[in-house]
Amino acid sequence: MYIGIDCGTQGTKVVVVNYQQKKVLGVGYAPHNIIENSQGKREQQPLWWTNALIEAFHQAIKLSEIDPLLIQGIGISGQQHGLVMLDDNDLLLYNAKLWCDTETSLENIDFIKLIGGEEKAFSLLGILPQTGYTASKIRWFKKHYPEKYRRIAKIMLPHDYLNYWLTGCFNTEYGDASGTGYFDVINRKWHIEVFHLLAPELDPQKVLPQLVSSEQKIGTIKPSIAKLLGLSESVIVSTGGGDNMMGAIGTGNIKQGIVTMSLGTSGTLYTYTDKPLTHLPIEIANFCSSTGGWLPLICTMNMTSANKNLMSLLHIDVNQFNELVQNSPIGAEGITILPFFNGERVPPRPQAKATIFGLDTTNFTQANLCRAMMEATSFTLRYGLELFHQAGLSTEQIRLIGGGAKSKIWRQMIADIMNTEVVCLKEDEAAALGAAIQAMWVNQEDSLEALCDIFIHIERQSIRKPNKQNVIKYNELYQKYLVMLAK
Ligand SMILES: Nc1ncnc2c1ncn2[C@@H]1O[C@H](COP(=O)(O)OP(=O)(O)O)[C@@H](O)[C@H]1O
Ligand SMILES: O=C(CO)[C@@H](O)[C@H](O)COP(=O)(O)O
Repeated sequence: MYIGIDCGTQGTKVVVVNYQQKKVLGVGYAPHNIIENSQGKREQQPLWWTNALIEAFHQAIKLSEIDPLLIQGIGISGQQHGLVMLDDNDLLLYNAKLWCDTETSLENIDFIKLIGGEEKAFSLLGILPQTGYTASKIRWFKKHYPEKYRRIAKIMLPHDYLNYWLTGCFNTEYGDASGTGYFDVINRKWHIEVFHLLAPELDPQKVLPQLVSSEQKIGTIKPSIAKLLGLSESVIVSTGGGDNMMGAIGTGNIKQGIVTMSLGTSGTLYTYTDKPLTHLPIEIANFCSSTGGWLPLICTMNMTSANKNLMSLLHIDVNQFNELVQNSPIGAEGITILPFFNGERVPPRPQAKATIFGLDTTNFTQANLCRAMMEATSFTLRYGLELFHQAGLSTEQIRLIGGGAKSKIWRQMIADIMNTEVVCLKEDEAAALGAAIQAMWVNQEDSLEALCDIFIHIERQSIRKPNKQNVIKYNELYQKYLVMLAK
């Protein structure tokens, strides 16, 4: 029996997987709060993650009707890039600053200058650090909390923190390390010189976690945590990884030719490659995969989070939102939205705000606003898809995951806007499943390929093919969106 945990932005999901029966037995979920302001601050308290983990874990165990003592291994998937800092006594120095925090956009510009400009950064790291990556958060912390900054003893990503909480082991894994901004994605190692430029007062040998590859375990669970969760003290913990890297495993995106799109708080699009691609458009992040290769990825910051803003304004839930979208025609009777509520990463507009175009007295309806918002977030992903095509990456079928993939109307919209067949998988929680598969990979004899074949299956009923008429309409609307984007 194995546990996969995904600490996403809006909540933590836990899946219980039965290795013998080759199936998921139960899923638990607990939401997270978020601290935000209009200057781009997006933070969480790591205590919320551990509390949500405990709650979702107990839910999943209860639903699965299993004895937790049967659990052999745990894998953790976590939202990428977030900065967690501990002092010498393992006390948190500040909240976790998240991947979607844009308050550090000026620090990112300074950081790029410090390492010699965009081209130099790309040549050193194999990737261009963006606002939202960990590096600019460290610089921001130094500026705003200089005394606490000097007390930093450990720098962690969200999944590293949860691993540390579970095991006391201070490790990270190549895929998630790729999103820090001080990791060389080509040679899979910390870029010590870049880290020195970023944080000359800190010793990278001490403050950065030790790198471990994905097929290794990092340790066994601490006795205190075993007691808290009712687990045996022999439970092993795998390295875990970034949620997109674990999503890649959980969608079988471990060989070339498979494409995953996630409609989570962020929107992401990624595909596995055997070799690091050179000459990528800079918006494509050439992250390492957690399977020995690379995972070129684009990430948009305003996906279900943008829909959620509108839902709370209109006091409606997600079902009512989908119904309203259904009640508005393609193009929302002339309304176009740029959904950049908190800046954007792709296209790179970290300081942008959202805009609504084309309102008049007849089209100003709840239904049109909802459709325009869903179309807008999807157009941002289309922008990313075009970058993939520019880079020569083919996207013949999209494996759609994340909370938004549960919406039938959104699945069809994605098929139409991307002009690509869309499929969902039998198991909804791809990142948590990917983390559980990683834990099995570490602890069982099977290869990763064999485990993916066993646990990952396409849900035939979910297949959506592009509708030709809609594709034509959306192509025109997308051109209009690009014009608005250029304004
Ligand atoms: N049927 C649905 N239609 C549209 N959005 C949905 C649906 N179900 C869930 N969502 C949205 O998915 C989001 C959560 O997705 P998830 O992938 O769990 O995010 P994260 O991992 O970033 O926390 C929520 O904002 C929720 O509103
Ligand atoms: O920043 C990125 C990828 O670079 C995001 O994809 C985060 O990893 C957050 O993921 P979700 O909470 O949306 O799953």
